[in-house]
Amino acid sequence: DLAADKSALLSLRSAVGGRTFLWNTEQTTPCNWTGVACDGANRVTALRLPGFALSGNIPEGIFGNLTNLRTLSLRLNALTGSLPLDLGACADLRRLYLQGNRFSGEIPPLLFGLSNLVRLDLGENEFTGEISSGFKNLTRLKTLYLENNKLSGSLLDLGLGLGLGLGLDQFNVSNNSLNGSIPKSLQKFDSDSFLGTSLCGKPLGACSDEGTVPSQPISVGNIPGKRKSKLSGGAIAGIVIGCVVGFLLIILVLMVLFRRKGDERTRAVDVETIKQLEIEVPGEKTAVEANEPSTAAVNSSGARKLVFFGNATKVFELEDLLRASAEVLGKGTFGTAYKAVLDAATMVAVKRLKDVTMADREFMEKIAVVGAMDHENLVPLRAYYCSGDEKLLVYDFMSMGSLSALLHGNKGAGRSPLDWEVRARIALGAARGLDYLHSQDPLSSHGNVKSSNILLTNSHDARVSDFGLAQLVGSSSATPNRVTGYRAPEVTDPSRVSQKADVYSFGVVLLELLTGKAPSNSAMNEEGMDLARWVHSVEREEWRREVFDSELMSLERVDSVEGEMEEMLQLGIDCTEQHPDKRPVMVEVVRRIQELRQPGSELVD
Ligand SMILES: Nc1ncnc2c1ncn2[C@@H]1O[C@H](COP(=O)(O)OP(=O)(O)OP(=O)(O)O)[C@@H](O)[C@H]1O
Repeated sequence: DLAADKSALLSLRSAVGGRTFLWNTEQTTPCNWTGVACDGANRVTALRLPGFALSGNIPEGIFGNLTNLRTLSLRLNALTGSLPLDLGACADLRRLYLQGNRFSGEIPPLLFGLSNLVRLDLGENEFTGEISSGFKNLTRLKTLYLENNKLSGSLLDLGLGLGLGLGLDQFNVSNNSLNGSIPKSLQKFDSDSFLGTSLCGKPLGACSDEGTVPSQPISVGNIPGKRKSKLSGGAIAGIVIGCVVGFLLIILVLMVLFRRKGDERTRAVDVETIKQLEIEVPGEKTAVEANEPSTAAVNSSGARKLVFFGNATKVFELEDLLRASAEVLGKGTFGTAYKAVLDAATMVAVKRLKDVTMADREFMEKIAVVGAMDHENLVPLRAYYCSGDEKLLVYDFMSMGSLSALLHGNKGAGRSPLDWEVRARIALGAARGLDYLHSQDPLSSHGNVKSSNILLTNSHDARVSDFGLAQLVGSSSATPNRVTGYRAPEVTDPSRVSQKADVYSFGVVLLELLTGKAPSNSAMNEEGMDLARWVHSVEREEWRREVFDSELMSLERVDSVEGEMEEMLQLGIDCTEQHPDKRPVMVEVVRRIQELRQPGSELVD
């Protein structure tokens, strides 16, 4: 029970110390202690103490009591000795992260009894001995990291390739004293997984007659998604100095930014906000050309006009816009967005682009394509202004804000949970908007799909915004949104996007809708995984308990829609496959969302 769990945690604290001394042990429940998580039945299910300055041996008699543990992370500490044998009592363990310690001795057989393990990371320790065939018992294993240890022997003789390699999607044994040939089932991994060993065969060099090749050089290359070799002391010192200098620079930049943001806020109450942005206004009265066809805009020599697209009913002049009261909505990848109130009935969002390096004519040609997009699930681009460095885009203002704000904003008491109907309708609307974009041309894509670019009408219909902008601005200004977890792994240049990369990003949005977690949530990234990888790592039978947003699960009638939620989650997982070819196309995504709703649902057309 919880009391036994608590006393086990206290024993651990006495044995290995570190930041566990910050736990408030007077609390009756340990569930609020940093790094401790419990389930509804009040048992400790996760213990995450990465970089907690823990040191010394873990004695027996602790983990034997924490029998409901599913996640145990003790990575990046200074733990020594062998693993306690009673860890074997934690039969529910799914994820075990022990990398970056000084554990030694043979990899203990107790691990091979933990048959639910999905992720096992023992890298960067001092484990010795051979890699036991006991690993074959771990049939659910998807990750096995053993790099940077002192392991010896071969992989083949131990039968490691027979069952195990097939289900693995992450594997690394680099920098161990291993030899012999690489079994077939492990040959799908890159050479990085085997560097610094004497292993041979695909993906390394062919085996000589003796079955070995000379030791491989240690890789320090920066290949995304691959585990790296240990760095030298000098390199570490360099990194530390670099980090300190970088940190100081960031502080400096933040101070400058905050000062500027303060300025902007002050301007927000000014009635001539946009004018103060120092737009070069033509001396003569500005012309407004409603319904002007885009080609006319391109041919126009006097480019200092607000050029409208489509059948805009509300027409205003550039000067009206410049006079409007405005407030900063936020700074994005492509510039700053403002809300401008022209009159009681007319509000628009104005995006002031930065870093558009292309010539005006080329810009006008490209923006004409964006302006021609017309679909009920897109935020229409109403007009633009283009003159030299100054580029403004005028959109309909969406008063309900973005999906991101709806999901993650206002966590306070007055918040009403977002029910499944609304979430599913938003998913379908956004998918239809993207499908429309993709259907225009095999090469047309959005390039920056994320929840802050999915805006909502008053009736919670989704409209995708910001399409076409990734291709307008230079790649230098397009901040890598990979850090926030939306970018597909194959995208290295933000200005070179693809439909399959959009599908990946849309998949992350689906996962965000279902988990309620922001992809940049650092707590989730504790194990170095972004939202997509984290969801992929959780077994299906754990979804209800671990993955779905607790707000959703607390809603009435959740049982009747759980099947739909599971199918939507599977779709999110399919969209976020690492390999682009494995992801569905957008039209298929729309079809699957429509189909997963039960008959009679308002989503079914
Ligand atoms: N037409 C609009 N109506 C209402 N709010 C908008 C509109 N366009 C943008 N916003 C909001 O303004 C803020 C800034 O938007 P912007 O698009 O500039 O940046 P972003 O979406 O945060 O990032 P990115 O530029 O990478 O898309 C966001 O909160 C966004 O939801």
